[in-house]
Amino acid sequence: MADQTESAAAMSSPRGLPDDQVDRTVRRQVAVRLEGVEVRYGDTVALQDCSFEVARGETVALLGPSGSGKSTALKAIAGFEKVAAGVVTIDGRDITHASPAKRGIGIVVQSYALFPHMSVRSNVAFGLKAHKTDRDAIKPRVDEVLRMVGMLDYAERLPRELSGGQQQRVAIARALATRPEVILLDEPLSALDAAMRRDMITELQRLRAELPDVAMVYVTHDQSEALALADRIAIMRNARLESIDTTERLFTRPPTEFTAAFLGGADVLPVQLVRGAEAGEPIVARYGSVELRASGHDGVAGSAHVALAVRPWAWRFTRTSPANGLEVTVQTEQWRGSVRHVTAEVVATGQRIGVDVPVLVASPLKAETLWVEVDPSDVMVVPADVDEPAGAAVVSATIATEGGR
Ligand SMILES: Nc1ncnc2c1ncn2[C@@H]1O[C@H](COP(=O)(O)OP(=O)(O)OP(=O)(O)O)[C@@H](O)[C@H]1O
Repeated sequence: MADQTESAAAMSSPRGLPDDQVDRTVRRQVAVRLEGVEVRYGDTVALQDCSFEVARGETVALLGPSGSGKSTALKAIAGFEKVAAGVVTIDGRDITHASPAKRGIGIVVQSYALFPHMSVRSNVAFGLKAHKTDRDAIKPRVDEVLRMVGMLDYAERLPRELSGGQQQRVAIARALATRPEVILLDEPLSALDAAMRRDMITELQRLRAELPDVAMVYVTHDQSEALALADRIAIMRNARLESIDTTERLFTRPPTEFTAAFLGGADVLPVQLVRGAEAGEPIVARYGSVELRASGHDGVAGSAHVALAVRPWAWRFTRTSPANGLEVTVQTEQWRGSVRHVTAEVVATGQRIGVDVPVLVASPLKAETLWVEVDPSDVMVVPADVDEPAGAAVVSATIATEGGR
């Protein structure tokens, strides 16, 4: 797992400060902290030894397959599930066992959960009234948050008179009304159609810029939402936090096989290292009877136990034997809009890999045997998974991300 302290610091430390001041700055900016949190449902451990931080102004996306514990982590922060072990703090206050109402958190869920018989205005005002906000302060605050989400003109409508995207905007306004320090979003876009989801991602990006002090935790199984909205991504797997880092680092240098497979849909090739990293030279690894070169590595290449990970867009079909590539037989083809996704079986090993072919490029014929080529800089080197054979990790992640590729 990546060093969380380091990544939080990398994200938020002002440049040029002496170390002790940087430390203080980072500590002050942490809004939410989970330390060794465990949640159980009867005998099921739904969240195990989960530790991460979210700084003020930061969005952390919890991304992972169905049942991996994302919503449970959110519920532990919100106070909707009992924490069996570990500590949850908000701004340094231990709120592990505090009631949800005392946590200063705004929550947005997939189903909007608006009161159907109340106008948009009354829905947004509800939390303010419950907090006994001064009557004169309610209308201006409701107007302010409705304006923030572009819904002020709809204030007198009922929820059923709005589209799904508009209802979700109202739900977000309602979550913002009480000026929470922390906003939790649980699959907020999954009930919307694809076009509305794209619009809402843009809206959420705009809104994020208007809330510089709010910490956000965003649960999704859709990697494109996580990549677009998060500063850091936490990958969840089997009730555990698999890896956490800045969005870019996690994508370009995945620290585990599972992360490489889940984020960006890489195929993971189990290999034996033939030659480790030498100044400026790619590593050489044996995959079945083939040698592959890889220079997309970062620190792990010194270890003998590595795997190679290649994303579908990095392969190119070729009819001549390439300098760095594999002989494959074409199995299936699926049109995915901007690319045709071809599944091909590697002749040397029998492993199936995914190859994206741009739509304007002719794709190979089914059952045809030819080669795929890859630039060594597009081959990532990851530590080999000790818990699960490489193939199994890839298969489970491939199934989970099928819609996201
Ligand atoms: N109320 C419950 N009672 C019993 N088991 C539960 C309950 N809620 C969740 N679980 C189990 O806990 C585990 C984690 O569930 P969780 O909802 O956190 O997963 P998730 O990653 O959010 O999944 P999804 O993407 O499908 O929403 C799963 O095995 C799930 O079946």
